[in-house]
Amino acid sequence: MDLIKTLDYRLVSSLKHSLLDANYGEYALLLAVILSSSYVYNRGNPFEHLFFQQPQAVNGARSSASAATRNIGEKARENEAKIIILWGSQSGTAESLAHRLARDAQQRLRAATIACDLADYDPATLADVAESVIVVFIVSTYGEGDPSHNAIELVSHVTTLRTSPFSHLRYVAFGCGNSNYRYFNKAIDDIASSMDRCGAHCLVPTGKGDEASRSTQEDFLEWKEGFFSHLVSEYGMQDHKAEYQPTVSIIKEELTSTDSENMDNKSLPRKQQSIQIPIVSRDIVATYEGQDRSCIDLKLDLSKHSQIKYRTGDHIAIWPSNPLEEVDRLLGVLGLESQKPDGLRITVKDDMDELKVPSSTTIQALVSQHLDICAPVPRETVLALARLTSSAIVRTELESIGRDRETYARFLDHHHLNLGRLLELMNSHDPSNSWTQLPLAFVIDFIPAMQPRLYSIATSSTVDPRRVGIVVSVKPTSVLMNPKALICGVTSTYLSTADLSDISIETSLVRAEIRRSSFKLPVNLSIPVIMVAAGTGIAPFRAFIQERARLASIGHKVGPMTLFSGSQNRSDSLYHDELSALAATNGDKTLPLKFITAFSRPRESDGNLTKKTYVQDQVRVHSREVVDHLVDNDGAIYICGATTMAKAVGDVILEVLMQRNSWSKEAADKWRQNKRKTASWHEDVWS
Ligand SMILES: Cc1cc2nc3c(=O)[nH]c(=O)nc-3n(C[C@H](O)[C@H](O)[C@H](O)COP(=O)(O)O)c2cc1C
Repeated sequence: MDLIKTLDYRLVSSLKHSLLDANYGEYALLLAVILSSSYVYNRGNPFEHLFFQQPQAVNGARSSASAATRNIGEKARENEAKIIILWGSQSGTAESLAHRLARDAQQRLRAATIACDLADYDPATLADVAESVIVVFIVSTYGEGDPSHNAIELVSHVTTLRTSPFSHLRYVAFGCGNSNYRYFNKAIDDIASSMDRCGAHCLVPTGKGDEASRSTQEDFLEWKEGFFSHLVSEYGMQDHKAEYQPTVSIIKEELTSTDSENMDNKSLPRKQQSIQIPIVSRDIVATYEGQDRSCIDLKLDLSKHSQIKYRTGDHIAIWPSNPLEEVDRLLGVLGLESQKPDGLRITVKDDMDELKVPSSTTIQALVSQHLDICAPVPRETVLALARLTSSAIVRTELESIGRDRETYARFLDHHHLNLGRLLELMNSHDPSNSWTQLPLAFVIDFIPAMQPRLYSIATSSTVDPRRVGIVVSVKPTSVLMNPKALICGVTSTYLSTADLSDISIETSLVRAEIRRSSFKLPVNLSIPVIMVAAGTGIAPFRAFIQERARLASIGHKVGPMTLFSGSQNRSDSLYHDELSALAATNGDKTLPLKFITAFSRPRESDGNLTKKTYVQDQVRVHSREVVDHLVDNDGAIYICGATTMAKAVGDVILEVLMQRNSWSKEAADKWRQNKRKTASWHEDVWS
């Protein structure tokens, strides 16, 4: 390694001279990179904890945590923390809010604060936290009101406590959720009510972020300010209007070629460890007439990673790269374009927090792969930029759009703004303005880390153990009041445009990780299976059918399978020919598969199915058979697709059952709950 140049890298000292009015740092976040795919939590599986093991817990790889304590109280003592934030997060929202709160509490209130991943601690040790420490919970909700995977142990511990071990504790709580789901923010409610029941004292009302109204950032901001005001008024803390202080140090270093090949993987944060795999095929499997939309089928090759195995029903997490256009835009406006290949060594300034990007990387890789530079800019970032700019015109403009929640929401109705676009837009107000003095540390501090997107695997591990198939919907959305301005999904754009020409070169490899799921076929092959899908929700069912078809072909007796598949019409009915062909073999009874389609926008050419039909309508038409399988033959049902569809399908089944068995609504609900408990009712849904 060549000489290491320690740069001021546009650190605060230079800022003091060039940037006016720098205040305390605030931390930007994503408006949710949403894993629209797959979450299923079913308590029936005794190996649940293994399926959901976090990367750091696998193979004893608890890395930093292995030497560290798992006692929450001890961790607080070790760090002399005044505030301890415990976060439970699956797709990064609650996690980044926790880090942001920790840094704000440190910088604004000068209160020693640590943010802790709940997976790293034993929940029973919560009672060991000293009286002087304030406990903060930031936890997201999934599935049927369940907590994120890393908070399951905590929730199960506090909700079952029958004593009052927390009477000495003061706490606050904020939940991340989505009001389109039946159990809105239930996990945080469960935690808060259990803390209250166990004697803890709640300092401010529990905050709830609602992704349905895209207001999580604002909800958090409001809650955080309330919490800080309480600490100021009741605990005598001072809210320092500090200038922006970077939380990371950046050293520029020259790289050897070997360094540049390996550095990202070696120095990735422990929770982002992944493998690099090639895409070996990409096919368009559905098109939509008159719409700028398609679905693509991709095959990823695991053959170079013999240690990596997947099981039918698992998910694959894929980390995208940002579109080149956006990378160039941001680097251009920051004046860093010519320094793209430069190597960087990045470290956190205090040991209390974890680095969210690789410790060794290049400017290009940092911006294209490790930061979600396409995420919309939260209002807090707008206001932080207003304090950093030296242009009075730009400052006034930023302050005006970020004035309050409503004004900024109205502004966003007309613009899709990521950081690069916002900075460019501001330059258009004052062409003499320049952002080249904005520290790179600010970009790391204020842009959320890139989060992977989860896809259900559409191939069977029995049939294709070294190939992972996925189906990706490429569907741009548009800005509310500006329909011509399209917003493209980062991962779908990346996967639909990734260069497949030479799979031996690094740039055509995809960063991925297999994630265990409990969306699994019953172990007993003869159990009847009902599958209901809409759109790309068909992915895991294709894998299920492939699996049972293979087992049937080698002589196993498999139970009846009924697949309901919803699409707009025949042309976007995914894997239609393949599934029809498999269903046609029903004649020889080897694979008793029924394939039933529902077209919501049928065309003349779709034969006699010209009436607008949804999957729930088809479930109703075939309800006798569905209910017979589920009730009389102890069958299992799997629903995959939109929340609204899953709810409608559930309602139809319960309604039919109530009529058939003369059950009350309560009895039908209880039956469904029991089905869930015994792993016979699975939902894998997104809003
Ligand atoms: C598959 C899935 C299921 C979800 N289920 C719920 C739910 O039952 N209740 C709720 O309030 N929010 C639900 N959400 C919304 C998440 O809680 C929300 O996206 C949150 O911001 C995620 O936080 P995280 O990124 O920290 O995990 C669900 C989201 C997904 C993708």
